[in-house]
Amino acid sequence: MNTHTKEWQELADIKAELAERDWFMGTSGNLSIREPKSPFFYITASGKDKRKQSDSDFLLVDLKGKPVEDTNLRPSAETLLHTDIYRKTNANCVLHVHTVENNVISELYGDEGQVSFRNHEIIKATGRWDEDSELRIPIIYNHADIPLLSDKFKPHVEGDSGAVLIRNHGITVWGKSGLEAKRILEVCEFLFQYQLLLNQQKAFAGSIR
Ligand SMILES: CSCCC(=O)C(=O)COP(=O)(O)O
Ligand SMILES: [Zn+2]
Repeated sequence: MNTHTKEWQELADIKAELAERDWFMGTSGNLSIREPKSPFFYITASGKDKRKQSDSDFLLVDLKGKPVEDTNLRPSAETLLHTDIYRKTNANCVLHVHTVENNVISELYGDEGQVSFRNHEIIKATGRWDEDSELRIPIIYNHADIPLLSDKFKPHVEGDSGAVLIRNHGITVWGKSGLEAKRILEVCEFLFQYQLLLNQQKAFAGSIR
């Protein structure tokens, strides 16, 4: 392996961890991290099997999503959503994964435009420490046209950390550090699994009454 920056290596480590969870089915998913003291960020190359590790996993792009170095690699097809976040916030890492659970939740609650969680200890891991804290995740329509998707996504990018579900597509989360982004992603996926199991148990209990 070549020598890479600290951020490149951090993103590679996050990618390996998410791959271990099997969160990159069918080449889906994209990840990025800001290169400090520069207007650039590293992002996954498009269309690759993100479970595999190589020196050409990431390329450096500017805040318009254009490569800043000579490369044959294409930035993620969803780079625009990453640039939306880096332009609007001080976030330093963006993670996007497709899981069965985030897809089913987005479909179940898509008509409501959001899914909310309350009274879960794990919400504290997102920095919400009050007893009645709520974690609200907006759900947007999965426009195939990425500039249009970006237009619908942008209004939900409000702080330096957050999460948005794209209906029957996946989740995009961001945080001030790789650690924070990963924590938010794990909390969301935990809550999605919880909600689906709870709904299932309630339906089963209802059916045997
Ligand atoms: C293969 S899933 C369709 C594209 C997608 O949603 C995704 O997350 C991966 O696209 P990329 O260009 O980043 O590989
Ligand atoms: Zn995607």
